[in-house]
Amino acid sequence: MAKPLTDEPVLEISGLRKRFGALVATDNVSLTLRPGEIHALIGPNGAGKSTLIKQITGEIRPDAGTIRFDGQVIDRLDGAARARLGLARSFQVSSIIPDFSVLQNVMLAVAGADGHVFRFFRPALADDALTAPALYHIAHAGLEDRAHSPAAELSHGERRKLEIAMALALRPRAFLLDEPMAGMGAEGGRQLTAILSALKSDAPILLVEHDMDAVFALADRISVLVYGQIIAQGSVAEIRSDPQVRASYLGEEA
Ligand SMILES: Nc1ncnc2c1ncn2[C@@H]1O[C@H](COP(=O)(O)OP(=O)(O)OP(=O)(O)O)[C@@H](O)[C@H]1O
Repeated sequence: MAKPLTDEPVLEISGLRKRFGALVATDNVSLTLRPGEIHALIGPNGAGKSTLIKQITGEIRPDAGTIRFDGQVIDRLDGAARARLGLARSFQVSSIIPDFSVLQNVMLAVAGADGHVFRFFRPALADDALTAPALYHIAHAGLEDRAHSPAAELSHGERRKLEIAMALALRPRAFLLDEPMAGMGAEGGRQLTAILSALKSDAPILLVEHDMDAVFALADRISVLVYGQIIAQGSVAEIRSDPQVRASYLGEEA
């Protein structure tokens, strides 16, 4: 994959604020996601990570602040419009059809991304033009040996790879990944770590993750969220040695 020509952020969040009654769940949060990077968002339970992601996807409307995506202010766009611009929230793909093979599922994702409107699946599945890109995405996600298996037969880790292949079919400009390591087990986690570190050259990743081994292995930058506020931002080494982060979140494990 070509090196990005510019370091302009793909995603830029400034002064985002969200209140639930008396609780300030997102308190003046600013961060950027640059081409080619994995930016991890970490913090204790209830820190506001999911609320922040939902404001980026358009599920929750912020009380204040601005979100720019690819240089465009997207504050007024709904979730579907943001997804069409290439903001992909993966690992929540609910559209996997269990009886269809891995290949057929990814072909449908390719067809959808190309704006095909089809009332029946059969014509789309007979389209050879969808097979090549689908197989490319499947290989990219490390699932080529299961291309012809029904999705229902996949293990948890393989299903996650299918989700990656389907997300890739949408040709995203940025990935928002919410706890991709959850339930993966040690070997699955290692495989997914390798896949994500390759995926970031396709599109940068904003990664919410509790698994600190994965975060430290993957992140180019880390933001630490506590009580809705970013208390530290920096490289893995900077975050690991930050006294305030150690005290409030990492403890002595890091
Ligand atoms: N719809 C809502 N209404 C009221 N309070 C909410 C709502 N959604 C989230 N909260 C509160 O906002 C705070 C932040 O929650 P959020 O789920 O964003 O945290 P999180 O960092 O994602 O936590 P976890 O790591 O456990 O997923 C919590 O105190 C939560 O109870």
